[in-house]
Amino acid sequence: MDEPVLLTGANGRVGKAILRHLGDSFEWRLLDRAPLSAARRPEGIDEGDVYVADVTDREAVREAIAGCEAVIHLAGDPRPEAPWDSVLQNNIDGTQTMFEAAVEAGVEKFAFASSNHAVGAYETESRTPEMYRPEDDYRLDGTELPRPSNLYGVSKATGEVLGRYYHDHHDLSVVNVRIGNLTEGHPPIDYERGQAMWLSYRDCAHLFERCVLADYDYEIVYGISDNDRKYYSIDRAREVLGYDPQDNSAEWDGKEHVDGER
Ligand SMILES: NC(=O)C1=CN([C@@H]2O[C@H](COP(=O)(O)OP(=O)(O)OC[C@H]3O[C@@H](n4cnc5c(N)ncnc54)[C@H](O)[C@@H]3O)[C@@H](O)[C@H]2O)C=CC1
Ligand SMILES: O=C1O[C@H](COP(=O)(O)O)[C@@H](O)[C@H](O)[C@H]1O
Repeated sequence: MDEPVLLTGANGRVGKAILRHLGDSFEWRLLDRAPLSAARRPEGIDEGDVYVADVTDREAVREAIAGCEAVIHLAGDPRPEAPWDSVLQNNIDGTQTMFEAAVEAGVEKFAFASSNHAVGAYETESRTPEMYRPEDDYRLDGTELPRPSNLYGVSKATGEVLGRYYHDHHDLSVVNVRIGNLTEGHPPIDYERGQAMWLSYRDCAHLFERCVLADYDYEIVYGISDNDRKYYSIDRAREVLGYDPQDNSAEWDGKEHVDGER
């Protein structure tokens, strides 16, 4: 990838995982409405490539995206309990602004941070907690219709549909990553569901690296590590993106791993 990659929401947890492991891999443009601390900014990124802006600000987004070849769009309200006003503005309007600007700027690839909450209602009373356990073979694979858990999940499903529209009508390559539960250092403790959809920091970074480098049309993939417990298939991410996760919540050794690991 010769041209810059725009990372929105760079100041958040997913942004941290990506920049920790891929800081040197691309020429980055970083955008977040909160200022990025110097410690979080990878070496070699100068002030001019860091944008403190809201993703609903069309002019600011146009400026940040100009000349970029790919976008990783993370910015948004990540709270499962977020109210409608917030997801409407930050997640739906913000994502539409990003897609529109991407098309206008001639961006080739767009990776959208979708969520497990776009499909949370598949976790019915009759399927849980068995579906969270290693011996259970129930799998969602990305071909199913959204069944959101909450209004936040509705906003993520809407982002996926916006991507479908911009792919079909403007030929943008779009990949929606339904991220599971990103937790730093170790899988969630005493939380079977979270362990089943754990995504380690290094697998997260690797997955988004593949979203920038692989060739695809329109895809929905699950973003989890290769956990023994899983109810999301990662086959599509392996096949289309070349995703090759290294971590598995079943192998947690009881120690925290930071600074370059997990
Ligand atoms: N952390 C996780 O386990 C999961 C995260 N996701 C999605 O991944 C994305 C990133 O999530 P996290 O890093 O965990 O959240 P976070 O809250 O740590 O980071 C989000 C970042 O986006 C910025 N932001 C929010 N609204 C903005 C706006 N309107 N304009 C510009 N910047 C804005 C915030 O300042 C923040 O730095 C979100 O879209 C979230 O829905 C999806 C599934 C799981
Ligand atoms: O989409 C998201 O999902 C994760 C995991 O969901 P949870 O229901 O297990 O908490 C959540 O932590 C994150 O904040 C959210 O953006």
